[in-house]
Amino acid sequence: MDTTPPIGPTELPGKGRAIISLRPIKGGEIILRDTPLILYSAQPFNPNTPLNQNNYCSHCFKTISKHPQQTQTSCSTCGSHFCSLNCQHISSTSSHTPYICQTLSHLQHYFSNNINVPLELHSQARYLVSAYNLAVVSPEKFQKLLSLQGGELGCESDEESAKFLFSIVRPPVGDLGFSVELVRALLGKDKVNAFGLMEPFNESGERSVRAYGIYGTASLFNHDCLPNACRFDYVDGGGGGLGSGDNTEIMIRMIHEVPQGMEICLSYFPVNLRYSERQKRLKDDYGFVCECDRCKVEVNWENCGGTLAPLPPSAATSNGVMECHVCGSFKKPDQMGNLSATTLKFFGKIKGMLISNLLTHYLAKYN
Ligand SMILES: C[S@@+](CC[C@H](N)C(=O)[O-])C[C@H]1O[C@@H](n2cnc3c(N)ncnc32)[C@H](O)[C@@H]1O
Repeated sequence: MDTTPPIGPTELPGKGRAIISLRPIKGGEIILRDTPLILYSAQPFNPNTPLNQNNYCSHCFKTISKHPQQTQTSCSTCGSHFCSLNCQHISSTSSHTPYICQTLSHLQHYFSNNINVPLELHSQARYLVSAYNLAVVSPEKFQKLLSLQGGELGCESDEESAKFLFSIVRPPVGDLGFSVELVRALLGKDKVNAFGLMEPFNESGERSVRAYGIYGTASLFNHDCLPNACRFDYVDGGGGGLGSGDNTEIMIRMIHEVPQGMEICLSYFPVNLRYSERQKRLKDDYGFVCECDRCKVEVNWENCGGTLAPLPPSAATSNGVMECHVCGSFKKPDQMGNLSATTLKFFGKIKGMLISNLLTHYLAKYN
């Protein structure tokens, strides 16, 4: 029997760290089960919903109402619920330390009195409390969090968020070296690496995030718009027994078989997004231009539903100009994926001209 682990880390040019297959892997094979370095609720601080009104366990995020046989319990200080005495006991030295309890209570009060603060800052505040706490309860895991990608390329709004959050989230006592710069770096780790543990679909077919988690090994998977693996979670025991029973564990499974030495990638968002939406999200949120095989094909897909194809080889003067097979628009190589509406209209109008006339016209106008 082959005892080689299925995957291992490597470095790839232009991508940083990556995960590759160490042996052939079959479709459906589980290549990773990972537990979170850090986990925090996605619920905003709501003035009408006290901190203790969650219907899930503050430690393991299991829905409490679905497990009435469990011995529910609450924190006597802030009222946070736990599905069992065991969860409450474990949380007192991990996810619900006295620091977390007091700081979340303070933030609940703050956000109730400042109702115009954008919701995104609520979850970032929760994350920051958990990250500060991690630095105290598990310096090793905190270092691992800091070693993850993210926070290198901040924009102005990231700087503003970091300043604001640094001013409202009280760090634990002791000289732990927290600063606005460190807060900004921490927020970057969250932006690039957090996975959402999802609520079930509601009656309107929508689902929201129950909690966000950052997973040390799963964070090393790069993105591909045509992924060969995907991530599952089995919150509240979903998955027909495929989960391990650990409510916050995630599982990465292969979509199809791969040979040894292939990069294993996930899609960082639903796979049905269009090319331009995917590129925008990857640039804005993850700081890179995707050059995967799917993007190389779809860069030539047009909004009209057509695709760009090169001109016949005989049109030697074409200089790489492409033509859309539906709307008849033309593009030069430097315009791929970036054609303005005016240019489209212009090419729409001149569709039907003889190709040689058209090219002369085009190149004269746009060269
Ligand atoms: C979750 S991390 C993945 C691991 C990361 N490569 C590392 O070195 O730790 C996400 C970051 O990896 C890089 N990345 C992911 N997929 C990529 C891709 N297809 N091309 C280039 N960079 C990519 C980007 O910097 C992105 O922000």
